[in-house]
Amino acid sequence: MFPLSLVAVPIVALYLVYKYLVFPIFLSPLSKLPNAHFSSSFSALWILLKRRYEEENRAIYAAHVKHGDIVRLGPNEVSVACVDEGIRTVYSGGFEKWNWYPNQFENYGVPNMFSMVNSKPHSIRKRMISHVYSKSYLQSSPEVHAISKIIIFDRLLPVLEEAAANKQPIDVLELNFSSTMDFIIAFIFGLQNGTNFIQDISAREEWLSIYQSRRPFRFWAGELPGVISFFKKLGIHITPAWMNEASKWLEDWTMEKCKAAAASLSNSKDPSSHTKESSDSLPTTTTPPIVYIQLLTSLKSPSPSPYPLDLSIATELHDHLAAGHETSGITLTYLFHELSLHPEIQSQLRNELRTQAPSLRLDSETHDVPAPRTIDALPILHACLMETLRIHAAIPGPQPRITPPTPTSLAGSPPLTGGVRVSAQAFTLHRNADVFPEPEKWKPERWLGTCEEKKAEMGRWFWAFGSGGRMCVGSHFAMQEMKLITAAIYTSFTTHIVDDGGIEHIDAYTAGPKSNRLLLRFERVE
Ligand code: HEM
Repeated sequence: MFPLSLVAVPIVALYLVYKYLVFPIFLSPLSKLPNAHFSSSFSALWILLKRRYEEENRAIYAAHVKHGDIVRLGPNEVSVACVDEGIRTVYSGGFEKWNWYPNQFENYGVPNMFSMVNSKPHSIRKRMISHVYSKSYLQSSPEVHAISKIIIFDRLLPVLEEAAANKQPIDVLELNFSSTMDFIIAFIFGLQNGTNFIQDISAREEWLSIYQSRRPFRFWAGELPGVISFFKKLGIHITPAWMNEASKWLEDWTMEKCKAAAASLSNSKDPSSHTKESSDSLPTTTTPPIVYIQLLTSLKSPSPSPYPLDLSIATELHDHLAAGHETSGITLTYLFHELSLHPEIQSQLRNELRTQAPSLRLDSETHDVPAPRTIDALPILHACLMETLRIHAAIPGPQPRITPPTPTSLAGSPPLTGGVRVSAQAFTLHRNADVFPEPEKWKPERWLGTCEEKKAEMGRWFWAFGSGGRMCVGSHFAMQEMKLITAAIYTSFTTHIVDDGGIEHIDAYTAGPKSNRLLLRFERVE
């Protein structure tokens, strides 16, 4: 008799050769696409190494420059860099998220809007929240108005005034993280339960250092969670134990904020009437916890959820404050850097800002901020911010999705079967020289006085906040706070670079400066 293994071994070997070499290299629909690297058709090693060593955005960009709108990054992965049959199909066509999101962005072991893979629970959650983050809500909110006045006039401007008087340089990255954190936390949990990172230096340094300490290890959780578990079983820890402790510390911190918001509500007689009545009689130091109330009310209504209510609320809000402070803080930092490099644009901006009423000047008697609608309509401020979001996108990296079961063509490809990892990245879209001539240059004027057709084309390619159903829920919040902070600063100060060593972006999904700081000097302008 023939031993079974003599038959089985060659069959298994042949099957493996077919599955891992013949099919991906010659037969898969992806085999018709250009490879970013010669090994991409049979191995994911090249793209994994680019990710691990933070070279991914530039490597994908280079591949698109060489090969066109679609490239193969690995045996089961492609990247697209176009609008039609590109971001429009993938992101507005409801492709679901790749597992990379839950692997990295769940908190307390509970999904949130950002980490949810499937579109159905995601859209239910988004409907619960998006109202309070809409432009119309934010522009007319008395609570946001109260928060804005206090953060700008009682905290930020006094800190800058003192630094200017003492000729003390400021690390604006840390300061911007603080301002954006104070804004988003006050909006979510109420001003009285918020942070005052702008003035409380030790509190902010503790929080930011714990939050940022986890970044170097995110690759493993995002891309290779199975490898972490495998080595863990052997007693080897790829991610250090303190990383879990850091995450736990941050989660406990957010849970305390949730409890404080809940306590504020039980101290006020009726949370909903408290929100409505607050417009004229709002005490200057307390505001209702807007996002907390919205989520609590929506999640309480009968909908079966496998997760406890307190954790469902906390995971969501933890994500908002993380996403909210980091991206906006990075954007403001690059905006201030560019303005410091371009004093002539700074002075044009200042002339525009000084038309505002009530005035944002330091010596303003009213200590009031202009209506968000009027700040929003300032063309130079808008152009400077859009151009910063374009060339210094805070999230320049790939946003991975998965192709649906129905075969779909992308960028002229043969129909791709379900289960392929596909992504686009702002880094590449924003460097299309046909749409943004001289793409590496910061040129706010490209957003000014351009014909409507050209503006619409730039708008189609502008992807700082993503697009489609999973587009950033906080984009209007971010634009409103960033415009206000910039307007308040450049009305009264001019900025000069003291040390911008390492200002070039980290090459990652979220991309701040390599040096993790930017030192500027503030000079008061009368
Ligand atoms: C300059 C500031 C900001 C930038 C550049 C930015 C960028 C983005 C991008 C590109 C996405 C899509 C990411 C992906 O699918 O991989 C996103 C999603 C998201 N952002 Fe922002 N963001 C900013 C500010 C904020 C703020 C202030 C919040 C606060 C609530 C926020 C909360 C979120 C959430 C919750 C999502 C997930 C939305 C969903 O899945 O439906 N972001 N953001």
